[in-house]
Amino acid sequence: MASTVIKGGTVVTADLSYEADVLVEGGVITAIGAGLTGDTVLDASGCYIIPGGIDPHTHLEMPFMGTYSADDFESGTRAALAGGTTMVVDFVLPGQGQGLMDAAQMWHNKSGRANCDYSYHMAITWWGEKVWEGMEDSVKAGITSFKHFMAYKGALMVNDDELFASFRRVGDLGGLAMVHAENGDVVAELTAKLLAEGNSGPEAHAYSRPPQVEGEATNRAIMIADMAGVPLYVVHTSCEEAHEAIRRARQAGKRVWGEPLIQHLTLDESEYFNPDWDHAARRVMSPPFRNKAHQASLWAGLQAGSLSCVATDHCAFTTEQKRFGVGDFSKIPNGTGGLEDRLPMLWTHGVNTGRLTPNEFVAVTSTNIAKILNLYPKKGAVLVGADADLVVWDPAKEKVISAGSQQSSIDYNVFEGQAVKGLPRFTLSRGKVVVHDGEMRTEEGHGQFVGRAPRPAVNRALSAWKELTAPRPVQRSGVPATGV
Ligand SMILES: NC(=O)NCCC(=O)O
Ligand SMILES: [Zn+2]
Ligand SMILES: [Zn+2]
Repeated sequence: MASTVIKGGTVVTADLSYEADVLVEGGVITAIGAGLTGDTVLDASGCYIIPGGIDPHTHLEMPFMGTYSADDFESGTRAALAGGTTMVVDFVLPGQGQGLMDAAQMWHNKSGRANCDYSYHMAITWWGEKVWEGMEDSVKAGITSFKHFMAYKGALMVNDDELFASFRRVGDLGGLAMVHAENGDVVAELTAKLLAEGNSGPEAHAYSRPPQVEGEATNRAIMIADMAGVPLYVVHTSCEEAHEAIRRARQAGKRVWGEPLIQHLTLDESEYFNPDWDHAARRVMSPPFRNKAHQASLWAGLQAGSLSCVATDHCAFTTEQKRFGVGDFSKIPNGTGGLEDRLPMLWTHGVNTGRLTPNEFVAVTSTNIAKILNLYPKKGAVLVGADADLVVWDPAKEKVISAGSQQSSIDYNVFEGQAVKGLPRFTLSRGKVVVHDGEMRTEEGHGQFVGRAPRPAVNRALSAWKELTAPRPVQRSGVPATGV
């Protein structure tokens, strides 16, 4: 069996940094230590050997707002690998009335072209017996996390009664509940008001989704999850109000995790005031970019541990697609790219500024989510037996981000012109060298679906507590328990 050895680097994991060679055979790590040899040698001198990034939030070829996101599983995962991300977790999105496993099959049909490994979350986009039943099949098929949209009224949004019923079902199945937390009713009202007042440009998208709609929904989701006894993962946490709700819940012992995006950490609301309509519309996403105070809150959350994982919500639309919303901001397809840029941007603005240590960088880009999604230590680890999804990270390598040289299929990049320092020298996907010093060597279809087992320990802990604290009737002598 052909072997590859990564020599002369420093292994950096979520909790340790040490000098060692790493031997890879048959797609997995088979030895870590000094003086290792192999058929192919990758020179890691001056570099860190880190677990490949895991992006827990992508929408590849997603049907949304009358179109499909432009990056599919081929271009999206190629972009991921170029930037040191070796696994993506995409959202299966059942149509209204569609069975969950039918939708999962549609995603399997698309993802066969992936260049790196991938997994799925299941979205609960409508509610009924068929969905309730399908959730168990989903868990059996390795899709154990369930996303709920509290926004996108009239399309993907679910109401509180559905949220509560679904959360209880997720809890019983040992799964993880997830939410897009924005108050969809308020957003719909504000949108109509803004349009009626002549606010039709992309900046009005941000006006229609102030931090309060996210803070309120985040707190509501946390409380509903607590009543349902289910662990909760809040996607794209963008503001202090939402972060505050998560921070408070965690301090109170609730099993809640928050996920800021690299876009919200590094880009701000001034983008929407750009006089160029295309510039502003290309940055329309939900939640929108916020001001610098919110950004400071998100960085502090990563440092303090109240926020756990940095994702992209990669949902890329071309300029032509964005122009569906000329004259009506509510028709601009929501979403931005970022898969190729997440790690370099986070390293540049996080590690190079002293906000994060290299170990914290590994934790928030890979290891934390691997643990939350029960992928660890197959993914998110540099350990013997782990998949050889590895990045030889060169902290001295520099570039200026440009759409002209990106892997994504869209015609712009929201980080255009940003200078980054810290890039992959080599990226390995299950042992295959897919990025070799700037040269792409990806193989369409190399990626494999990674099914995930439920993580019942956390759910059991929550249900044990629920059982202990459940309402019980008070026994009174001479008074029957039920009426006559
Ligand atoms: N975030 C966004 O604007 N688009 C993708 C869909 C979602 O995650 O809400
Ligand atoms: Zn969302
Ligand atoms: Zn999303």
